[in-house]
Amino acid sequence: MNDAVTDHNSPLSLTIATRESRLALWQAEHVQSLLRARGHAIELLGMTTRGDQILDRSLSKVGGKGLFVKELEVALEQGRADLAVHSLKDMPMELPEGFELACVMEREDPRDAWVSSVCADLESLPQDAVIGTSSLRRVVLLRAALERLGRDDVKIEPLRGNLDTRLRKLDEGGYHAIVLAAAGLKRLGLESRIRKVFSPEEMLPAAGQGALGIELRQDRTEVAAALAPLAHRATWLAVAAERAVSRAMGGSCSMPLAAHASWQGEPLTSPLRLDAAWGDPDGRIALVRVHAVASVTGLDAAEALGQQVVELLRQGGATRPADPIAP
Ligand SMILES: NCc1[nH]cc(CCC(=O)O)c1CC(=O)O
Repeated sequence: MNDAVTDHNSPLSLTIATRESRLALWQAEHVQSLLRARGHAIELLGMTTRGDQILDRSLSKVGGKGLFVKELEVALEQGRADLAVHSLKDMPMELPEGFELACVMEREDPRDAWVSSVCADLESLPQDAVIGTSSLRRVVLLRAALERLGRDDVKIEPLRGNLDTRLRKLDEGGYHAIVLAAAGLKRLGLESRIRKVFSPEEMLPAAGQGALGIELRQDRTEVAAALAPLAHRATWLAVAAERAVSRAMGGSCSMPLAAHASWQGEPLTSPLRLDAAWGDPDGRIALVRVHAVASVTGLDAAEALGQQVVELLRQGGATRPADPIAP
């Protein structure tokens, strides 16, 4: 890095590292076209990550979110790529030394969607039905909803793979219904597969769901400057509050944790409401669900709201994975 003043308007030649699933490529191409429209020359570098290769085991058992980003970070480290586009939901809370989350873009629909050709919603599932999902968050929230309905006959079975794989497994008849992020389906033009979107009251989304994050090496200030126009402040503050909850709770794929922030009116000027839900992975405590509302005008206030919600979760009995559970 030299100390010369960077000309923020000068066109850059940049390479985006991306996973090769259809959704990851859509997201990388989306960023590519936005940057191209601003005069930059943008290439894509597609790569397969460990998370893409391991399809037979639940992600929570094999190492969590980092699995989808490590190879991309190595490409950034080695200078083979300049930026990596991620679903924010899949990004670890703590990035390795030298990397930063440089840009959060406007969020797509953050909600979860019910996909099924046999039944319109949870309420109309046939006896002994099978729902597919491998997300511990979705499992815990679905179990709570099924319990409310008195449906102890319904089974929840693991379902992994990228969006197309999961839809194919549904179509092959392995499940009566599956639950997926609405954002991914909409981005891939598969909105017609959505039978119903869950309200956050029914199925609270994961931290960052529906938002895209761009990761860079911290020393690439000229790249950060080129990305600045793509950032969406209302989304950034909302997901900062959500991610503060995940960070404090040690959030990973191995913990059923939901955190969802929504502006109560006009984004940025209205209060921000942050909801969180924590499920005991061992089923020893019932679901803990809390929320708080605050005026949030900057990152510090967003994180403070996150902290407030963490306190409420702890008061309700939520613990970090490493914390011993009181007898
Ligand atoms: N865990 C995989 C993943 N990561 C991001 C999305 C969807 C898009 C998004 O949330 O931005 C999905 C699929 C899903 O959860 O159904």
